[in-house]
Amino acid sequence: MRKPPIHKSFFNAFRGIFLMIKSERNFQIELLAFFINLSLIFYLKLSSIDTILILIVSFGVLIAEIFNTAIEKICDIVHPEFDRRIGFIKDIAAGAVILMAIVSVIAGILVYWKYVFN
Ligand SMILES: Nc1ncnc2c1ncn2[C@@H]1O[C@H](COP(=O)(O)OP(=O)(O)OP(=O)(O)O)[C@@H](O)[C@H]1O
Repeated sequence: MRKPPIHKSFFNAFRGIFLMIKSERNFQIELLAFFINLSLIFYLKLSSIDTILILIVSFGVLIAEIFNTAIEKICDIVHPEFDRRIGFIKDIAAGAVILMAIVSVIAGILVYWKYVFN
């Protein structure tokens, strides 16, 4: 298959993000959390290192959600019927999102604590 031009590849990738925003409720909530973090970065005037930390964990949750959704969609296409193995795959993919969310909450508490209580 012929490779699409670079601008088309970018367009497809951004369309993917738009599709996530349009159709995935969890992604919408995580995006809201991302924008709240973005506001706090400016409002609390976070240092560069703290800003990078918050951005990495916030994007980490969004990226994990995208992969989780991709795995769910593949499962639904390849094997739409109920199957314990599909349940296992979907559960561990969801587990990755939860782990990333836990890390981001811990990082958020540790970073914001300094600015709010000092
Ligand atoms: N085909 C299947 N066979 C067995 N169990 C399934 C199947 N489809 C879904 N499940 C179970 O239901 C759960 C939810 O799956 P679903 O595809 O509805 O994802 P979702 O509700 O979008 O979840 P998430 O909140 O992780 O995005 C899975 O984690 C799995 O335990």
